[in-house]
Amino acid sequence: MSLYHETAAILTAAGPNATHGGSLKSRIFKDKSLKSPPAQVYALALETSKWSAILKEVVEASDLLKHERKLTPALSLLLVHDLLLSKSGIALPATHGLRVSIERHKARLNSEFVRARIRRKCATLDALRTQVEIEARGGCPVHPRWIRVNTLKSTVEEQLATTFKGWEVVESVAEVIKAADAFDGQGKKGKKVIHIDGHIPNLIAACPGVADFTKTEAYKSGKIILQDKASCFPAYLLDPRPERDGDVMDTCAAPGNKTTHLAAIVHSRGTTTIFAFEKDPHRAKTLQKMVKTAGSDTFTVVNAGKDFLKVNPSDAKYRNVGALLLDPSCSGSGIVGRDDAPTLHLPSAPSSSSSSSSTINTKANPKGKQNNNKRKSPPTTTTTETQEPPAKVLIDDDGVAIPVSSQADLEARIASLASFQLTLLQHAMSFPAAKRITYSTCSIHAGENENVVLRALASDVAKRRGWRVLKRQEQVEGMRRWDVRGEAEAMTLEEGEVRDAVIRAYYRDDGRGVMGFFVAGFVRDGTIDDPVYLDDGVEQQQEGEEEEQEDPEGPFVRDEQGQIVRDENGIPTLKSTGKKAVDLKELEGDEESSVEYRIEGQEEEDEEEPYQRDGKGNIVRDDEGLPVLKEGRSDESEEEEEGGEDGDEWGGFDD
Ligand SMILES: C[S@@+](CC[C@H](N)C(=O)[O-])C[C@H]1O[C@@H](n2cnc3c(N)ncnc32)[C@H](O)[C@@H]1O
Repeated sequence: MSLYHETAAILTAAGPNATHGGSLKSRIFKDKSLKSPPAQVYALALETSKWSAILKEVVEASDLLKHERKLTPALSLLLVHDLLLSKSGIALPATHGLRVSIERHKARLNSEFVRARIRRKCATLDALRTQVEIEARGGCPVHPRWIRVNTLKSTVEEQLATTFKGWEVVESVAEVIKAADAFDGQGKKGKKVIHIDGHIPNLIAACPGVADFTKTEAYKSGKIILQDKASCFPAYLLDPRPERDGDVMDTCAAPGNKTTHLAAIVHSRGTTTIFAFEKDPHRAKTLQKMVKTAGSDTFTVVNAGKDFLKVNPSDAKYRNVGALLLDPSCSGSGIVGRDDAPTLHLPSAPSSSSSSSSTINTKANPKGKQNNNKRKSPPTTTTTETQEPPAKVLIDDDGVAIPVSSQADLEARIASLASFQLTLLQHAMSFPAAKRITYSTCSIHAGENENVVLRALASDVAKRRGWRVLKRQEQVEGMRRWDVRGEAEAMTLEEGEVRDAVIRAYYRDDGRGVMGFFVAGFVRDGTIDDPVYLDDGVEQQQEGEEEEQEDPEGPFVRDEQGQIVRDENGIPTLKSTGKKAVDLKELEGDEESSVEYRIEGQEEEDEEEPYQRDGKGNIVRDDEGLPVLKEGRSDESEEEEEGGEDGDEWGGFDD
């Protein structure tokens, strides 16, 4: 099968993967039966789809399908696209039947193409290209290519001199976005411009579509990582500092963008261990690979296939975990770039009436807007004016497709995700040494974001352990300056501080160039409910805890009237032991401030009680009024013997 037949089959969903969902890109790259290079199939399918509204006019006006009965509508679009718009023309031998069937109509096709351009009021082909690009996005903003320089292996300076050699550095993300729609006069789209981000350190925004960074040495060796700006917020906001926070945990880690970002941050600040958990064994392999490529495998422990919820916070291994990053599975409603192909407009076949020409929905979200979880069916469904609209599906960020047939379905799905997210967050809050947590999603729904934060703050574990939101003024500098904050509708006026503390990002035409995202930070002072753990992970009472649990009525047994019960010598009985206590201060008359006592029957320490006492407990004194030592010596001799500076103390003892 030729490139054109295979691409036509994919576009019209007649290929072997017709029943599989997912984006156009993933359907092509997962199709193992393809003979042509997937990248070539994808580029042809995508570009032809973008141009299909114009190409359809050209094919119909030139009566191509009437004259060439063997051509299908999809094949005609693909071949005419390459004839008119590809620099190298149709990628078939000159004598190939398909190529011949198109090229014999070259003059007519060219003149119809010029007419179509003029109808669109475009003076040049480049102007038409720009118009097509904008239309193909369906009003969607351009998304820059965000590149994080991995400081474990490189620096921004080094990347400017190598990967971005010859690129112009511009002042704003908006300029990078603007450059994306520019053409160079030879059909090449975009300009080599970059911007060094002002919020996240070591982050670069590059004009999309100009270069394939995955082919660069820097990408392959882990010097650069392709990561959206908003996805860099959690590790940056967590701001882990080994000296203050000890070890770090990434609880839901694959593919590892945030784990490796954490690694780069902590490495520059000291020595620490990063514990990364990933429940899905397959995704965990990607995580392991990414951690190794990024050069953080020496201090990152990847727990592959391990469920974070099953991790025992009391495990001694985690006794020093002071900072946790929680980026759980979510609805993925903020993700951009999945709906990667515009609608395909097919020319009408000669036998069909002009009103029944079909369009093929090649993407899940035809408007190309942020996934509002009201996605249309996977892009395998052909829609025509006479067909029923397809059922909706919600594809979460783990790639799971969930049918959503009503608003109630959507709400139920969000509620179930939110309950799972809240459980994870509360589990993170229970780690003994934890003092900082970030919680993030790539969802735009308040149910998974602000609401989870408010519910977590109201939970028992948060109250018991003193967790609160990390206020805006306490946040790391770049996040403090980020001015898109929590959704007002999701919070009451009293929750205003939380609203200003949480961070949002939207996929919008606002010059920021980010995906839909949410992140919140939590902190606690760590003075309450901090158990101490033995090496085997068994919880132990903290030193001094017993004294803290003071009995408001004091340590002595009291009678019904509340009076301390004493024996004939005035000695009270201890509640804790049931034995008599001799309280030295009490014997001196200060009944209620009794703190120093000895227990009857216990060995008395001579150093504390060196003097002889009479039957009533009074100190025995000699003629000069000096207390008599138990050995029958006077206090003076003790002073001499000790020869210590403290002798005055003894000398000053006055009963
Ligand atoms: C949103 S993705 C994480 C993306 C990742 N933080 C990054 O930036 O590259 C969520 C991940 O959490 C994993 N996951 C979900 N529940 C989990 C659990 N209970 N324990 C560990 N991993 C979990 C999913 O398999 C998925 O790979």
